Amino acid sequence: MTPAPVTELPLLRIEALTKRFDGFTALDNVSVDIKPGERFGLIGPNGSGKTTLINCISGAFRTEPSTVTFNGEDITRLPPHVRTRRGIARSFQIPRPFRSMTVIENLMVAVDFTSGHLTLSVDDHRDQAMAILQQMGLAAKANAGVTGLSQVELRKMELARAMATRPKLLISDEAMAGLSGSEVDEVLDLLIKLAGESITIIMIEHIMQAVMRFSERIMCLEAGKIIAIGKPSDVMANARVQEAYLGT
Ligand SMILES: Nc1ncnc2c1ncn2[C@@H]1O[C@H](COP(=O)(O)OP(=O)(O)OP(=O)(O)O)[C@@H](O)[C@H]1O
Repeated sequence: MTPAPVTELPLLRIEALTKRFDGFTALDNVSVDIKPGERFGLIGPNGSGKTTLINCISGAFRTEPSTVTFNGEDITRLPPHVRTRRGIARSFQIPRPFRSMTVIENLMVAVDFTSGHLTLSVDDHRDQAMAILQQMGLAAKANAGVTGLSQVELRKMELARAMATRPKLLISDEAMAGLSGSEVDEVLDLLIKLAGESITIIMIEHIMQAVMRFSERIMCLEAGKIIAIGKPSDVMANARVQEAYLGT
């Protein structure tokens, strides 16, 4: 007997998402499925709706009547902190660490946030935070103050803070902006390593080489609409993408 085809449920499903600010439509009927473990690139010119889409996924913006389903659960009405506990984490374009704390203390706060009903000791918090710092190549900076970090270390710490919430889905919002070529490669290698450890990643990035190298699929938005989605080479070859995004 021929076995039934395996149907892989999406980790994230967005259905008919429209987001308006007063009369202005920032997202227009966007639907997309993201598979578990997928490396997904989100591109589009300035103002095309990328950050708005992330805010709708993370819960910062309400999205009704459209639905957002995560890991099989309708999370449309869940507030951001509950979505984080369900496994959605985002890093911010401009890192927002607690500046008076050390690197490891910043991570311990994030560990504490998602430890839920578990009563963890300070040592448990520290051990979990240190494990994340090791994973992110930042262990040597554990006891450093945040203000002494370089730009690339700050970006890695921002990603580490997101990772400390033990996400299934990590949304990386322009983690490489303003970094040098070799620093971009460092952060990219880190994100690829995390994806290899079964984290699903949505990467928003203007650095095209980085998105191309990272992504298994790319979606391009323009004026709140999906104008292309598919393999990176196909999306980049798309005439509308070239016109809208690359200005050619
Ligand atoms: N809270 C808000 N209130 C009103 N308009 C908003 C709000 N947030 C975003 N917009 C508008 O929605 C549109 C999409 O913005 P968004 O920030 O999602 O674009 P983006 O693709 O992330 O741009 P960028 O690449 O510059 O970060 C823009 O025209 C923006 O001005």
